[in-house]
Amino acid sequence: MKIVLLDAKTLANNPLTPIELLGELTSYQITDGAQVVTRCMDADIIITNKVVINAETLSALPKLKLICVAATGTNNIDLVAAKAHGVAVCNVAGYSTPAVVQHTFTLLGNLMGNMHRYLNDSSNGLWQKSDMFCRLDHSINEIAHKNFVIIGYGTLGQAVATVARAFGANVIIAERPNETSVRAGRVAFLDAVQSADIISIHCPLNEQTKDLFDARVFKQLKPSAVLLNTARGGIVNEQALVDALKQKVIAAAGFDVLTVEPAQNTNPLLNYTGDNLLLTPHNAWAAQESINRLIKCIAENITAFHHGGDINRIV
Ligand SMILES: NC(=O)C1=CN([C@@H]2O[C@H](COP(=O)(O)OP(=O)(O)OC[C@H]3O[C@@H](n4cnc5c(N)ncnc54)[C@H](O)[C@@H]3O)[C@@H](O)[C@H]2O)C=CC1
Ligand SMILES: O=C(O)C(=O)CO
Repeated sequence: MKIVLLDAKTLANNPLTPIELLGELTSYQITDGAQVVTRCMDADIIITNKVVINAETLSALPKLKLICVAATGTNNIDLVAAKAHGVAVCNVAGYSTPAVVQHTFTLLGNLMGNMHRYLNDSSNGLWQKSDMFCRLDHSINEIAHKNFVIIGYGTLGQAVATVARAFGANVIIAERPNETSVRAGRVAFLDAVQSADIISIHCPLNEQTKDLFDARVFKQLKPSAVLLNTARGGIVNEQALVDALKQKVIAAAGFDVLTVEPAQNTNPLLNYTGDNLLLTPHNAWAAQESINRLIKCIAENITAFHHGGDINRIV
């Protein structure tokens, strides 16, 4: 079995032993789109975290049998083309749940407590200038009793909901947008976001979720709303978010993802200078424990596929 790993650097150069044991592994640190076909010409299996595999690439790789995505999100793969070419696709479900939940609440806790502003103030010597024991320059709000809306109630959405409930929040699960019927236990998308104090996005990026949060939706939100996106760039329109943050249409946002990654100098969120946005470089998943589980699970996916099984099969 010839296996090509296209972006080993995204696994933080951890040992790949479980995968190496499965076949002939060729591992590249980073691969750009133009190199994929040459590098994968003889591959039975491609492992990719974020390298894009599009229809054109798939038509140039007749030997390919499996794309094993080294991530949960599969939006870098043309799934329709993969199916048409008879190429199986699997992802790794649930490997990063504790880390993403932790990251989500780290962003949220910072924003609700204005922690980032207080940390700056402490570093800039403001505490020494106080005439009382503490500083109360920025508002501090609790997560408890807030309407906490989940968009995408899968593995991560459910895990975030559990922790939100533990904080005492009132968890509301949003129905998919444009659904005419609302499932039991869910609230219609617009009603949910209108009532939200906190919104946390955990759905995949696809045709239905692209620009799900645009200027029209931002207008429906409370001015006190906090928006978290640890899912995918592109679900929130970045210019609309910047406008909403600037004009105080919403209070704050915590984001781990951008529409184009790595970040580009022209990205509206990078160029936004207000301090009501916290931005991390798509590393919510990247706890060492997640990476260990990820490598192990990639090996399990490949083994299952090789034996005719279908763990984590998307296509
Ligand atoms: N920032 C990071 O480091 C990470 C980001 N992710 C992102 O988080 C996403 C979710 O991960 P999981 O919860 O593990 O996946 P999952 O597949 O368990 O859950 C996704 C949920 O979204 C729902 N969904 C699908 N289309 C929807 C729509 N149009 N509107 C609302 N909901 C919709 C699905 O029904 C499912 O319940 C991934 O697709 C990935 O893009 C995942 C891991 C790490
Ligand atoms: O697993 C995912 O989907 C991530 O975004 C991390 O690579």
